[in-house]
Amino acid sequence: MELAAGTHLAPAKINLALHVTGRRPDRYHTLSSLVAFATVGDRLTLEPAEADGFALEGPFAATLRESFTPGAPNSVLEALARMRVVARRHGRTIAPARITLAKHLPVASGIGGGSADAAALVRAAVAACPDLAVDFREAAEALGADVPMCVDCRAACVSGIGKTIEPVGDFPTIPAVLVNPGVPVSTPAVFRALEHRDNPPMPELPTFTGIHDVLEFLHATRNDLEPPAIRIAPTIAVATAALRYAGASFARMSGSGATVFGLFESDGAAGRAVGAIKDRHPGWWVAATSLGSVATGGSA
Ligand SMILES: C[C@](O)(CO)[C@H](O)COP(=O)(O)OP(=O)(O)OC[C@H]1O[C@@H](n2ccc(N)nc2=O)[C@H](O)[C@@H]1O
Ligand SMILES: Nc1ncnc2c1ncn2[C@@H]1O[C@H](COP(=O)(O)OP(=O)(O)OP(=O)(O)O)[C@@H](O)[C@H]1O
Repeated sequence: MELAAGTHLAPAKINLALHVTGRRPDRYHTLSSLVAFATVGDRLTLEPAEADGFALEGPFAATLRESFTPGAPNSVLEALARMRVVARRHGRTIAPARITLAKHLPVASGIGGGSADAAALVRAAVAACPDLAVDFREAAEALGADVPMCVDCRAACVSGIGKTIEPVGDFPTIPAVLVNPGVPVSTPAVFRALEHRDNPPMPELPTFTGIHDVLEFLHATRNDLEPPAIRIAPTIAVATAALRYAGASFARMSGSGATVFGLFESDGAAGRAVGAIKDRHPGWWVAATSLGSVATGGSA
């Protein structure tokens, strides 16, 4: 079988709220999180080929290359290897492919870049072989806590260590701005720096009829990883303040940082904020987007 050819979007994952509720004996933390997906992301292009090939391009290709350590392969190649194991178990073979990853998302930045890329590969396998979807998705769980939610790219309430995912059907599409101040933050380091690991979960989700319900809900929630991340990288607080100063109705860090998101009343207001923040902080990554559920169909 051939992976679904074409260009697949790998949208950024945003934790709108993230409560750390405990720690399991295997030292993984249990979470209660509201996640949404952005219209900005990496792009994974798959083409049939005689032999496997992998190329990196895009604004963060060099940063990603430098971040690789021996024994920790690119998440896309790790995903391909795992999907091949599943296919083989069912007597199928995934044909060689030329893979090009256009890296548009900052690396190690709390918006699930590596997970989104791996998930895009998983979707290509599911599209090529829908009868193996359940097995491909199950194998995706071993690729990282964020990978399963990135396969569907739907706004969701997430619990457990990130793998219990309840889609939020009525989540609105919200104009937003993402800001990364250019400091990579290690997820394990932020979890280690956490002071309280047994916090209450998020309140029950209301019915969302628009951005105002979302704002009201978010004001009653937290990102428990934000204080330890700010201790490691104090610029995160500067980035959040910049979003508020530029008119965001709400601003907070995503995941383990350092990317922060701001929610806006309109696309116009978000676009103006991007200009204002870029003028003051030319070295930062600043992107206008919208948050919600994202359709991820491949294009041939
Ligand atoms: C912080 C979040 O981004 C929130 O969505 C995720 O929970 C992290 O997801 P991820 O980057 O896919 O995480 P993984 O690659 O599975 O784990 C990286 C490291 O983060 C810590 N980790 C991660 C997830 C979790 N629920 N508890 C943890 O303690 C562990 O030290 C783990 O070794
Ligand atoms: N395709 C990939 N894109 C980004 N990072 C990757 C990829 N493959 C492997 N990695 C490694 O994973 C590490 C974490 O990068 P990533 O961008 O996924 O973090 P993140 O945005 O903090 O994710 P999360 O929100 O899931 O914690 C990096 O140090 C990098 O070397």
